Amino acid sequence: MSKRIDVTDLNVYYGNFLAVEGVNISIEPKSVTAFIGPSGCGKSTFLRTLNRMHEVIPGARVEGKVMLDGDNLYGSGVDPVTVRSHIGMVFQRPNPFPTMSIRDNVLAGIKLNNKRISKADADDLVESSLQGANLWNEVKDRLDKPGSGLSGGQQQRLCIARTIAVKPEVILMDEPCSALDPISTLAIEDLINELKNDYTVVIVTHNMQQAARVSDKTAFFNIAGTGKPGKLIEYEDTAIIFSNPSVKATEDYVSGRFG
Ligand SMILES: Nc1ncnc2c1ncn2[C@@H]1O[C@H](COP(=O)(O)OP(=O)(O)OP(=O)(O)O)[C@@H](O)[C@H]1O
Repeated sequence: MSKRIDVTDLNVYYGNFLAVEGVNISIEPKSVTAFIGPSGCGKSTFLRTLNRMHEVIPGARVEGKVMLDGDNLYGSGVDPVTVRSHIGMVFQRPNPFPTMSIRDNVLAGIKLNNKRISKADADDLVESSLQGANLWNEVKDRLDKPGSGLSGGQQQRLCIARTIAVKPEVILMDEPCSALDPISTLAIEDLINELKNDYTVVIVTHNMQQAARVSDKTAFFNIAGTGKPGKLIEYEDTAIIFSNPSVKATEDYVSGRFG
């Protein structure tokens, strides 16, 4: 289920603007990797290139290679919709389809991929996905109610259930807790810890305590100034990044001296 990601010499452009330059990184399966760094250093931009989500932005393009267990995501003939079914994404604001039932929200990705599924298999998938997102017990008696009736934290777990239902190998999360209260944040962090048993998880976070709590490895990105490209500065075990980083800029950032 879980796969490794190898990125080589990746540049990301918005039109002529080079937003992220020269990223080389290998992300292990069954691990959680955090991307941290000051605003505008390209964390979200880079994250989106890992499942070709940047392609929905006109003019956004990449140079370089992203391999999923040795398969080039940008190879000719590779369909970005298929890529996104292998590499799911959870966004900053929970975005369930508001008028759709909880059940149909979980199944939305499957339907998008035109998969035919029997009622019994759909019921099983809804239950296992909601279990996997630690939401089943809270919603099992109201599966036919709209997703918008849930709390923010529950909605975010519903979005995670929708991502899991497609059976991805990788889950990308772009600041998944930034719109949530502390209790819901802890629920998502617990869930991230469980998700790594089955998936490769990559999370962008502004919260350094969160990076320290949930991730095995941390990638620190930085930017030399406005208009300059973001770069990956240091990538190491999270414990090392937070206690004994090699680069001064990393140390300054994690100790709160800038950003
Ligand atoms: N759709 C877009 N079109 C043009 N430029 C963009 C677009 N999205 C982001 N950028 C630019 O790319 C650079 C990197 O932005 P990005 O949002 O990836 O940074 P970030 O590190 O995720 O920031 P934050 O922590 O504030 O979310 C910034 O200079 C930003 O202005």
